[in-house]
Amino acid sequence: MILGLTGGIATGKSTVTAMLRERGIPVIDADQIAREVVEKGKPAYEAIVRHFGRDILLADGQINRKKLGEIVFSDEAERQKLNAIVHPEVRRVMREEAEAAERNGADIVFMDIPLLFESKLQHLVDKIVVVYAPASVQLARMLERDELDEEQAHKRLRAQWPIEQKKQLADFLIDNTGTREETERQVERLLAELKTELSG
Ligand SMILES: CC(C)(COP(=O)(O)OP(=O)(O)OC[C@H]1O[C@@H](n2cnc3c(N)ncnc32)[C@H](O)[C@@H]1O)[C@@H](O)C(=O)NCCC(=O)NCCS
Ligand SMILES: Nc1ncnc2c1ncn2[C@@H]1O[C@H](COP(=O)(O)OP(=O)(O)OP(=O)(O)O)[C@@H](O)[C@H]1O
Repeated sequence: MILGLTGGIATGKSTVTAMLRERGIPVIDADQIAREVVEKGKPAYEAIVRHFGRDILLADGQINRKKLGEIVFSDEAERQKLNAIVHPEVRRVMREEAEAAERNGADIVFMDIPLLFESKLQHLVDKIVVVYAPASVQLARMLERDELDEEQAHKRLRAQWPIEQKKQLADFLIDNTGTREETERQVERLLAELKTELSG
């Protein structure tokens, strides 16, 4: 069974991913793959440099993510352009990794895909788990974690579907508004339910 793990920016997908991995469940991470496919020399890297120019590079030639983020989260057309370069590569690698995990005998595989709904990737997964925290909490956790000011954080929020809309579309909801322990208990409940479903 392939489960899509999604949510909004800073709602806690990585936190839940860590809890799943601690329990031996494989999680394929779209953000991580999106970083790998734009490493210097990869086809997506070349396409990004062709479109955005060498100004978005660091001295060592790697992509300056902060600078590219500034551009794409301030300009919807540029964000779409970046998505069109990066997303097909991400989808290809995710499918390969899911097949490999299943070949290795995993009966449950999670795919952590922040933009699952926005990119219409529902067909890649059997069920959807939404990690939820209200927008006010998203904003607070973003400000605390990232070097962003309030305006930049709002821009990132606006580049995604509202979390309340994603919440409505979940097969399973993990509410990460409370403590990590409360979230952990929900993760355990979810895994127990999935195992019952698989054995039934
Ligand atoms: C714009 C970039 C360079 C900013 O890099 P940065 O290191 O600051 O952020 P990071 O990659 O860790 O992403 C953090 C979060 O931002 C959100 N986000 C990232 N890209 C996008 C996007 N294109 N549209 C909307 N939200 C996005 C996601 O919630 C993601 O979890 C980078 O996010 C990127 O290359 N994005 C395009 C690929 C993409 O869509 N990735 C997300 C899902 S595959
Ligand atoms: N239950 C919680 N209580 C307090 N802080 C939390 C909780 N869950 C996560 N955090 C913190 O909030 C921030 C966002 O969490 P996390 O990185 O897991 O979110 P994410 O959805 O993976 O984010 P992104 O979409 O940006 O990758 C992190 O700094 C994390 O340590």
